[in-house]
Amino acid sequence: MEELDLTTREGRFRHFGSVDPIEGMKPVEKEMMVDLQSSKKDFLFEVDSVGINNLSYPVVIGDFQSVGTFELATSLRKNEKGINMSRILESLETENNAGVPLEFETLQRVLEILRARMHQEEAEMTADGKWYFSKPSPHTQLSGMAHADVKYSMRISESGVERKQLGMTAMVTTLCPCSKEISEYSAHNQRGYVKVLLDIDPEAELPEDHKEQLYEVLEINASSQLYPILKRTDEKMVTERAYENPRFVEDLIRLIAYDLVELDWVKGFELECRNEESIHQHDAFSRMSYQK
Ligand SMILES: Nc1nc2c(ncn2[C@@H]2O[C@H](COP(=O)(O)OP(=O)(O)OP(=O)(O)O)[C@@H](O)[C@H]2O)c(=O)[nH]1
Repeated sequence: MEELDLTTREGRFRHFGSVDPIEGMKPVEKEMMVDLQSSKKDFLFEVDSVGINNLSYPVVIGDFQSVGTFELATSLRKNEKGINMSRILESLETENNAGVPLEFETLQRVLEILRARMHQEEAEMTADGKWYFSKPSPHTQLSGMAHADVKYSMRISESGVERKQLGMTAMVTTLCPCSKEISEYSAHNQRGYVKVLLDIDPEAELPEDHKEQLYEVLEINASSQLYPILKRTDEKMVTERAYENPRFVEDLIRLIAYDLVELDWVKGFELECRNEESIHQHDAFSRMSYQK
């Protein structure tokens, strides 16, 4: 048996079963390799979207770095077998500067590069991430880090932006109007989730503080709001505020919808409110969509 030197990594690898690569028949030079993806014939259908998803990638949202989850894709013509997927990551890398800024101008630049490098008619991207921001408590004004989930989605074609969407999920407090009405004292209340997906008018000027505006619309219509730091004076304030503003999921969705209709950069929206009921094991929800 071959004497192995276990003081070297190679020796240890062989000791544990590693073997030499075989002398293969297939080319090792890129120029000699078949580019199957680029083959052309009648492949029966064109494809709306082909690409990668569930991609974890560093992003910058507002003032902070965060982690984004991306889907990037292009369309594919009927006479082409596939796309060269490595170019997707190459396109995203062009805007990576300690993370890709999650905002529409950057996403559009990436998509234009992607569409051009892939020689396809359309390119699209959806990216989700957690937006962190500083939020002061209502009475003592002590700031702590709060967060909401945001989603940026865009599809472009030769003729420009085909889809521009901004999504957000915010947490709120809701206090049950029915419970308040029928009980001698107290009322059940819970943490609610408000989720919205806005269709944005690509022609409209998007305000710089669009995330802040949207967050305010989602939380201000609830019974009360959530804060990272609450001293006793703050806690009294949010408790009483919730009692003063009871909301069913139906109330909350309609109040938010009214404010969204007022935003002139919003073309339409899908909206959902969900309460993690504190008197049930199930949740209560309301959902609606609206096009202006
Ligand atoms: N089209 C396609 N590619 C896949 C699939 N699964 C994996 N791949 C990718 O195939 C890729 C090969 O990269 P390509 O971009 O075609 O490589 P290439 O042809 O050397 O790249 P270019 O020089 O840009 O043309 C790898 O990045 C894999 O991720 C699939 O289902 N379809």
